[in-house]
Amino acid sequence: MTTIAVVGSGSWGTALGMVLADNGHDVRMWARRADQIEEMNTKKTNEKYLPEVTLPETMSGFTSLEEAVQPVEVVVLAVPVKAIREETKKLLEVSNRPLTIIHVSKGIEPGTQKRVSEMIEEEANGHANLHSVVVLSGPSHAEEVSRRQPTTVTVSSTNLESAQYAQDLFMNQNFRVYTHSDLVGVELGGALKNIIALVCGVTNGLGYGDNTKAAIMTRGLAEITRMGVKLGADPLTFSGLSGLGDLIVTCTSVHSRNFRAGRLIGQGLSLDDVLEQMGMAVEGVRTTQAAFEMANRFEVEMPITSAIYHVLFNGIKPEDAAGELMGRVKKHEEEKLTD
Ligand SMILES: NC(=O)C1=CN([C@@H]2O[C@H](COP(=O)(O)OP(=O)(O)OC[C@H]3O[C@@H](n4cnc5c(N)ncnc54)[C@H](O)[C@@H]3O)[C@@H](O)[C@H]2O)C=CC1
Ligand SMILES: O=C(CO)COP(=O)(O)O
Repeated sequence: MTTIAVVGSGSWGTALGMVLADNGHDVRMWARRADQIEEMNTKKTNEKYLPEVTLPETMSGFTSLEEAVQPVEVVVLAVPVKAIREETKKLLEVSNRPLTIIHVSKGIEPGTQKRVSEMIEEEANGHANLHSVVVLSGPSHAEEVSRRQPTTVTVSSTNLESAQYAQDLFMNQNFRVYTHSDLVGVELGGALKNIIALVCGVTNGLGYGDNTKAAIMTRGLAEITRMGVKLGADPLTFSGLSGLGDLIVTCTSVHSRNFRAGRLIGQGLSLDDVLEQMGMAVEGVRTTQAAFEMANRFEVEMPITSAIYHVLFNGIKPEDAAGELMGRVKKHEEEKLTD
């Protein structure tokens, strides 16, 4: 039995806390809202984020980060990417032990174009309390994980032992965990697929069908792979759970927030109205901005990312963006990925 803190009690943090509790671990959930923690402790529910799910008895909630984190050496960091730096800093301040941070967030930071593990390392800045950083990623909607439906994910770290440690903590009969050595590829796949899911949602909102969705998913995977290879990832990683696997689930599931947000945009709602209506993390929006910057910086062709960027931030109509994508100059499908 290991004592583990989960920082962030939204849908994903709560579902992963349940997996850990099912495995016999003592799970200490942290959230900012006192009423949410009260509900988790007394009613054993988290209705806003995981309706109709009962939390295990061995999961307890804390509003004090210090109290949640003090006894632990491993933390699951489950906040939106925009909160990663702030929470990492606070976490390392209140902890007095060397921490293994298992992050589960999928996105890239606009402005810096950093992956989440890079943001954590940067905030730690050689802090003695950071032992290692692991990413957990793959096709895994919280709604299904919390109902103990068979799910597979990947963990990766520059420290293989830490990845194996995370694998042992999470692995059970319903939650199968693979290790992977390509940290860059695993993080990029999880982040960039959110952009493609947004676009699939937009095409759905425009009334287009499965041909269009398959086209966006396939050509989306091509541009994710192109960027990944440019940044040193193994192209094969993008055919794995954190690449193709997560792309499939996010572009086709009713649970996907990115898909649903995209659909509303395709139906003509403004980005602000969509984000207000969603009320949950829609990571693909900020990651579109970051990926657009990366495409320019590294001179990587990412036409789908560019199209959704102009829809989200430059007022281009979705149907006009679709027309532009279809009207691009003719191409050969196969391409050489290495320079
Ligand atoms: N929901 C899912 O099925 C999955 C989500 N993820 C990733 O997990 C990450 C978190 O997503 P969800 O849990 O789904 O989001 P959510 O919207 O359900 O919950 C986010 C939680 O973070 C808290 N939060 C927001 N800003 C914060 C801040 N500045 N400081 C501290 N806490 C803050 C919110 O109060 C909320 O409790 C995202 O990067 C997402 O891509 C990954 C796999 C599956
Ligand atoms: O990453 C996810 C599933 O693997 C969750 O996707 P959404 O954030 O679009 O709901």
